[in-house]
Amino acid sequence: MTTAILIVAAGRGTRAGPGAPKQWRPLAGRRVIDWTLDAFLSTPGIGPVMVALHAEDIAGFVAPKGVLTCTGGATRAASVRAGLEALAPLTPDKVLIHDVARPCLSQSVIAAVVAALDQAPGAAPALPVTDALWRGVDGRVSGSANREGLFRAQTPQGFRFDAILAAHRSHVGEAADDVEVARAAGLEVVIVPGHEDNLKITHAPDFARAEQILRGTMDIRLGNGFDVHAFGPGDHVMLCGVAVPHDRGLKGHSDADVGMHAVTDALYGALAQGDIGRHFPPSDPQWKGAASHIFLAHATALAGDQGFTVSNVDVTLICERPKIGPLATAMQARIAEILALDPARVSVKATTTERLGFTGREEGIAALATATLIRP
Ligand SMILES: Nc1ccn([C@@H]2O[C@H](COP(=O)(O)OP(=O)(O)OP(=O)(O)O)[C@@H](O)[C@H]2O)c(=O)n1
Ligand SMILES: C[C@](O)(CO)[C@H](O)COP(=O)(O)O
Repeated sequence: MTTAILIVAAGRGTRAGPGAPKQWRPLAGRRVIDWTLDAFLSTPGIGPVMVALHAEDIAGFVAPKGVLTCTGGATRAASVRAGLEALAPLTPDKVLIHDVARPCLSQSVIAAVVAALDQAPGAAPALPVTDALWRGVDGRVSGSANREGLFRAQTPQGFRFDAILAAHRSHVGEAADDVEVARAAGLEVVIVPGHEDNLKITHAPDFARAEQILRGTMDIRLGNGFDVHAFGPGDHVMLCGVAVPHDRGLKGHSDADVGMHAVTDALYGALAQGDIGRHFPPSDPQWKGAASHIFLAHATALAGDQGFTVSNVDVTLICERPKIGPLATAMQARIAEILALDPARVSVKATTTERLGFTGREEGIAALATATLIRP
């Protein structure tokens, strides 16, 4: 059974005021779309993930691994239709259709929709209306309405795939959401509990509310790492994944990449998962001479398994020689590649100890690193 995700993100966010469309705007340190995607990418057993984007946005969007894109349409319904048609060749069994503008989606709402799809061809989250309802004309109350049986609809709205594709193909006219399209085609839709936090960013003040929700619930971890390797014979040193020509090498059980080890330990530290030695014991001969990217890739995968993404890393190499500056950009790129991170979130810098201490006497190289991990 495959459950596809369709995120509609082709709107222009006109009600949110001037600036970029809301999905591209910053929210709690990332873009709105990143939070929305993460809600699904951290859900086990979900995929493929399709994002319907405005034609102008497609070229500039770097899709995370496993995320597909298609061109949306002029209305929300047209974007949904385009996304469903793009997913059709993948023949998913079910699909969850979600607004990119709802970035505070919780795992419990997703789970409730998925579970309800076992009972009905459609399921969607909603909250009962609890305020009194009025009609108003010219700023004055002109009447009231009975709120009994009224709900505020949210997304993701889930459906058996073939049924909602057929419903959209045959739908004529406007529709506020996919439940309306489904019901017009005669599909039964079950209501599951929505959540107040699952708001849709619509107007400018909604950004502040969403930011407050995300900052209140997210788990932010900071880790540090420190490592030292002594110089020995050799003609190069490995530093942050780059072979740097030098008149000596670094001694170690692995390739002695002191910078990569510090970054790796910072990740393990943020996860409270010990250090490299715990996961790759020096007593184990299989790690002799090992390339250190194996260690960093392991720590990164461990973070991913626990639902964390790396937000940034910062590493300082401490040595008199070799000179790091000319190669810092290559080191930054290599670390970013292993972490699958934007290089702008990786910092590699160096310092000397003014000829003091063991690094000053050129007996070895030290490195220290910090890493921030975020779990929405
Ligand atoms: N042609 C459109 C219009 C809307 N959407 C998506 O549908 C969702 C709900 O729409 P809305 O909140 O109205 O977003 P916008 O259309 O971007 O906002 P506005 O109406 O203020 O312009 C959003 O995720 C939006 O990106 C879409 O994919 N394609
Ligand atoms: C789909 C939706 O989010 C359910 O509440 C809503 O209908 C979208 O409305 P909009 O007018 O396109 O913002």
